[in-house]
Amino acid sequence: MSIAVLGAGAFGTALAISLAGKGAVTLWARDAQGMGQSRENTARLPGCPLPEGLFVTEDLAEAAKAQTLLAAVPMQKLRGFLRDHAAALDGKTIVACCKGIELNTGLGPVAVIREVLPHATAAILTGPSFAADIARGLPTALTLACADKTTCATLQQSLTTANLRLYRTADTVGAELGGALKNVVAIACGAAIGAGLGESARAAVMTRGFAEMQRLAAHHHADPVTLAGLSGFGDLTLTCTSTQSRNYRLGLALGRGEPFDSATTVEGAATARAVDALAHDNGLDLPITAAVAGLVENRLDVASAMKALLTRPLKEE
Ligand SMILES: NC(=O)C1=CN([C@@H]2O[C@H](COP(=O)(O)OP(=O)(O)OC[C@H]3O[C@@H](n4cnc5c(N)ncnc54)[C@H](OP(=O)(O)O)[C@@H]3O)[C@@H](O)[C@H]2O)C=CC1
Ligand SMILES: O=C(CO)COP(=O)(O)O
Repeated sequence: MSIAVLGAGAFGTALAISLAGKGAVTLWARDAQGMGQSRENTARLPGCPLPEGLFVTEDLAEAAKAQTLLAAVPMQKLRGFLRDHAAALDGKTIVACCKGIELNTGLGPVAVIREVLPHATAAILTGPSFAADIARGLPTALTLACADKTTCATLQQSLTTANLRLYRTADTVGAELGGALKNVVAIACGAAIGAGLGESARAAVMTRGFAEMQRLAAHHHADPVTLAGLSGFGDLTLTCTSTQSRNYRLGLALGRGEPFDSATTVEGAATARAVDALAHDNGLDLPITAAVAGLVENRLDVASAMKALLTRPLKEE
C-alpha cells in the first residue's frame, strides 16, 4: 500500500522516516526544497537523517496519489488544511496524526475529517511517542483507530514497522479523547512541578486528570478500555512525566512564572479551552481542565488554581 505523510513537523517527519524503512514513502512539506537538499528536517527534527526511500515534495496533489494519507498537522490547523486541499483528499483514507479538540466546534480530528471530506475514510494514529524516539528507531507502541474494522486491520499491517507496533480499535472517539486530554493534564502536572508542589501532587493531578478523561469519554460513549490503553493511560504517563513533552514544559514555565515560546506547538492549551467550554455546556465536572483553561488564558495563577482544586467539596473517589 502506498503511503504519504502530509505535514512535515516533528511527528510527520518521524513517521515518514520510520515507514520509509519498509517501503517508499512521500512526505509533503510546505518547504520541501531545503529538506530535500539537506536530507534532514533541520527546523523540526534535527539530527535525524531522511532515509533513501523517503521522497519529499511540495506538490500536494502528487503526494495525495498515495493510497493512505497520514495528516500530521496541528489540530487547530487541520480543518483549514483539509479544506484547502479537499479536491485532492476527499474519497481517500486519511489517518489523523494529531492530538486535540477543535476550539470552535469541540470536535476531534476524526469528526473534523468526516465533516470536511464526506467521502473519505477517517482513522487516527495516537499514543505515547516522542517524534525523536520514533525517528531514532526506538521501540514505540501506538493505537490505530478506525470505525471500519477491515480498513483498520489493513492499515495496521501497512503502518506497523520494525520498531513501531500498532494496536487497533474501532473506538475512534476514545482514542482521540485520550490523546487530546492527556495534553491538558500534562500542562497541569508541569505547573505543579514547576511551582515546587512536589511529585505527590503530580501523582494526584495525573490520577484525578485520568478521572476527568474517563468522565468525558463516558459522556461521549467511548469504551473505557480504550482510555486505559496506549492512547489514554499510556500517553498520559509519558506526557506528564517527561521534559521532552512541550505540554509538560509549558506547564513547568507557568509554574515557575517563566516565559514560553508561543510558536511552539502545544496542543493542550487550545484543547483545555475547548473541553472547558464543552464541560460547561454539558454539565460535566472537569476541574483540572477548568484550571488549565484558566492558566492558559491568564485568568488564574498556579497558586489560586491549586487552592481551588484543594478546597472543592469532599467526595467519594
Ligand atoms: N512531536 C511529537 O513528539 C508528537 C506530536 N504529535 C502530534 O502531532 C501533531 C503535529 O505536531 P508536531 O509535528 O510535533 O508539530 P511541529 O510543531 O513540529 O510542526 C507543525 C507542522 O505543521 C505544519 N503546519 C502548520 N500549519 C499548517 C497548515 N495550515 N497547513 C499545513 N501545514 C501546517 C507546519 O508547517 P511549517 O513547518 O511549514 O510551518 C509544521 O510542519 C500534533 O497534534 C501533536 O500533538 C503526536 C505524537 C508525538
Ligand atoms: O504527544 C506526545 C507524546 O505522546 C508529544 O507530546 P508534546 O506534544 O507535549 O510534546
